[in-house]
Formats: sequence, structure tokens, C-alpha cells
Amino acid sequence: MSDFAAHAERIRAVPDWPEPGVTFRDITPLLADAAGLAATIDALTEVASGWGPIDTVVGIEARGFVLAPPVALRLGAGFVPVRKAGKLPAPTESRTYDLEYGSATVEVHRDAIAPGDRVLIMDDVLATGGTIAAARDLVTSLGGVVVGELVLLELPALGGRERLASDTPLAALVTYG
Ligand SMILES: O=P(O)(O)OC[C@H]1O[C@H](OP(=O)(O)OP(=O)(O)O)[C@H](O)[C@@H]1O
Ligand SMILES: Nc1ncnc2[nH]cnc12
Repeated sequence: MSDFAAHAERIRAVPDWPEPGVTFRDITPLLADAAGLAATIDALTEVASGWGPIDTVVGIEARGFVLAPPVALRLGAGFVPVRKAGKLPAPTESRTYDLEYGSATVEVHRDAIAPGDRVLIMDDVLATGGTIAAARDLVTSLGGVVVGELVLLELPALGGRERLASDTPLAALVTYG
């Protein structure tokens, strides 16, 4: 975790994107740097390692897809995608929710998570918490047990942590604002 802090300054703030008033936190410069990428995956894995056995890491499209599979590999867990609507071919569960900008519907394959599976939910950003709340709802509706929620960065001003409040651990490597 301490090594990650030295790399976090590569996360770029883009004002007024994708719409006026939003400061977009762009993680692409962090991930483009070899040492930054390694430190990010190391730090995320270190946090999740403290949460007990994990069968499945759920990553949320699109930016969660970048972070979840390498962490799943390190944990010896499988990877399950939560995708935007209309992309998964087999029967799905779906949820619709609001974002800081706009709204979205996400889906998961019904057979991707078995009752009792211990599931880690991962994404890049926690803002309003709507995306992780939807993913949590999808996992629990299939009988999965959410063992933790893990993001690279949190925007506390948008209230996601309060919205998601539960006994489940919620961790971010860095917070802004
Ligand atoms: O806490 P919330 O308010 O739900 O916001 C966080 C979500 O917003 C972004 O997703 P976006 O739909 O912009 O998609 P992308 O990953 O496809 O770029 C981000 O990647 C998170 O998934
Ligand atoms: N401000 C922001 N920057 C990057 N990703 C986001 N997802 C939701 N809000 C965001």
C-alpha cells in the first residue's frame, strides 16, 4: 500500500468531463506506467487478502474489467463480469441505477455465481455508490456472499460509502475531495 501512494499522483483530474461540473479522475496514466500498474494491483491484492477466502472476483464494465482479473489471478479466484445491458449471451439478472452523470443498467449471467460463493466486488471508482449497490444486489440475488467491495479510488463527496453502509468491508486505495 505504501508503494502505491508514490504512484497515485499519476491519476489525472480532467475538469468538466464528460459534462460541465464533473471532475473526471482518469486512471489511464497510472495504468500506462509499468511500476504504477504493478503497485496498483499489488495494493488491491494486499487489501483483499485480508478478507478471507474468495471464490470469485466480480469486475464491473468497463474499467472494473482492467483491475479485477489480475487481482483474481493473484487470489486464486475466478473472474465474473458484470456488464452493461445487452452484452451477455446467456440468461441474466439485471439492475438499473443512476450515475454521477446519467444512468446505466448492468447484468450478470445467472449461472456465474452459485449459492454460497464468496464474492469480492471490484471497480475503479466509488462515486454515488449506485454501480456497486447494483452489483451487490445482483450477487446476493444469486445467493452469493459479498465478502468485500474494493475500488481504486473513492470520491467521498458523492456519498457512496454512506449509501453502501453495511457489515461488509469497503476499501479504496485513495480518496479525492
Ligand atoms: O459510484 P457510482 O456513482 O455508481 O459511479 C462509479 C462508476 O462510474 C464509472 O462507470 P461508467 O459507467 O462511467 O463506466 P465505464 O467504466 O464504462 O467508463 C466508474 O467506472 C464506476 O463504475
Ligand atoms: N468523477 C469521476 N471520475 C471518474 N470516474 C467516475 N465515475 C463516476 N464519477 C467519476
